[in-house]
Amino acid sequence: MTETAFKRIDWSSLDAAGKKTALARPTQRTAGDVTEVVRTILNDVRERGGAAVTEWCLKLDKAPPRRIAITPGAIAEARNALPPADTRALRFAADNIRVFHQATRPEDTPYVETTPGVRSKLAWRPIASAGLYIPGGTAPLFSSLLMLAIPAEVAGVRERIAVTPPNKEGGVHPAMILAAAEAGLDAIWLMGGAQAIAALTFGVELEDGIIPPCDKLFGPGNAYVAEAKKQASALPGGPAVDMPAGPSELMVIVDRDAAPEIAAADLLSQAEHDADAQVLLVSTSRATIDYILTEVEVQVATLPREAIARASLNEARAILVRDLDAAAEVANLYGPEHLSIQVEESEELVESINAAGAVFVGRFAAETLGDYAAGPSHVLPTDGGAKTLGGVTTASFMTTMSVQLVTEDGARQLAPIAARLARMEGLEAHARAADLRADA
Ligand SMILES: NC(=O)c1ccc[n+]([C@@H]2O[C@H](COP(=O)([O-])OP(=O)(O)OC[C@H]3O[C@@H](n4cnc5c(N)ncnc54)[C@H](O)[C@@H]3O)[C@@H](O)[C@H]2O)c1
Ligand SMILES: N[C@H](CO)Cc1c[nH]c[nH+]1
Ligand SMILES: [Zn+2]
Repeated sequence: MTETAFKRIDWSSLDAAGKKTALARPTQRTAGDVTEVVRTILNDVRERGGAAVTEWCLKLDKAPPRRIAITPGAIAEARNALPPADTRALRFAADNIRVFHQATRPEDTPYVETTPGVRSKLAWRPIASAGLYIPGGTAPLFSSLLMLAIPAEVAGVRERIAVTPPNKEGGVHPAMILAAAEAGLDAIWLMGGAQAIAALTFGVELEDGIIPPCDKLFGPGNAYVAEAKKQASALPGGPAVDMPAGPSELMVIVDRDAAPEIAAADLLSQAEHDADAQVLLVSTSRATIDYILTEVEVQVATLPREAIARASLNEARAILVRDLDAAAEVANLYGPEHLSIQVEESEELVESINAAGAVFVGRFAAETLGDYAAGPSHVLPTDGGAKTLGGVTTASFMTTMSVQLVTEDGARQLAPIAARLARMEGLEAHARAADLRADA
């Protein structure tokens, strides 16, 4: 059997510390010190604005920032550049994403009467502006544009500003234009990396127009993008961010009946994203692990992005577990961005999972279907974020506010309680404001 780079782990032999070490994320292998590079870029853009953005774009991506207007002419040109089946597939995906997000858009709660005459509800409102980062360093991820801009549109966000790196020729893939059109955007900005995040954070004036500072930044990206979002959100008055959505992750849980070629294909589908991506195989059967790793070796050699996938596989794990309870323990400790369950009773196992960005149930639910067209957004937390955070939804583009209605009778009942509590806290002004309602 040919051996792959997967690190083999026998889960039952590990103590708590060993389990933690076994599930450690890879340290980012991207060149240079990511934190420092990003800090330098953010500081520079804060101080020098658009000129700094342009210089970093030229230095890192060999093209100045450019605004591409999504005009009827640009759409027609993009459509002509693609086979009709490509355009139809894009429309199919966009429709599914819109249907899912419309159906799951949160609605105001009903009023809840806690005391007679005191009624409250939660009302949902869209945020005013969203910066949308669409990855494009090694592949033009126009699917990420659909996965961000459509939920934002359904949520009712007024200003959506999409940025994506230029391709090698300094232009953009025609599908990016069509995706923008499907999502109803009027423009996309060609700029990527930390400099694009900085532009959305501080707001900048560029040759093609003005980018205003955005209230919240969304989107996946490589280590530089993820770090830039983190640093931007930590600035005083900085934007909110959706989540850490860095290099892709997939954990596949299989039993002895798994189809090796399917499990291997799924693992490689995420390994090919990035040298920093991480894939993990968890199984109750040593023989199945052997079959799948052999199959990974066969398939990886045929991939156009073999080098990236192989680099990622250096940090891959193959974990032998005693039973499916232990498999769930592994998943919940790791909190994968994607979890694929390919066991006899896959749906049953979902009940034991409480930390994963998206769960793909059964062998037909390929993670790739979710990446493109099932409906839910593929923008999901990585690096263990799934333990406390979900992926992008329409709610990510909205906020709630409570709305409180009080009748005169309601005030007569509740105001003495509030006044008493206020005086217990030593807050006399609060108490008097309540007293005035009680006596009205
Ligand atoms: N978690 C999710 O939901 C999700 C979804 C889709 C994609 N992804 C991940 O997004 C990532 C996309 O990465 P990508 O690289 O293809 O595109 P990207 O757009 O994220 O990054 C490209 C940019 O990185 C910057 N950059 C590259 N090298 C640099 C350096 N040495 N110094 C400073 N800046 C540098 C450049 O400015 C470039 O524009 C992958 O890791 C993929 O796995 C994650
Ligand atoms: N798997 C990625 C999320 O980690 C999303 C994606 C876009 N294109 C293909 N895949
Ligand atoms: Zn993917």
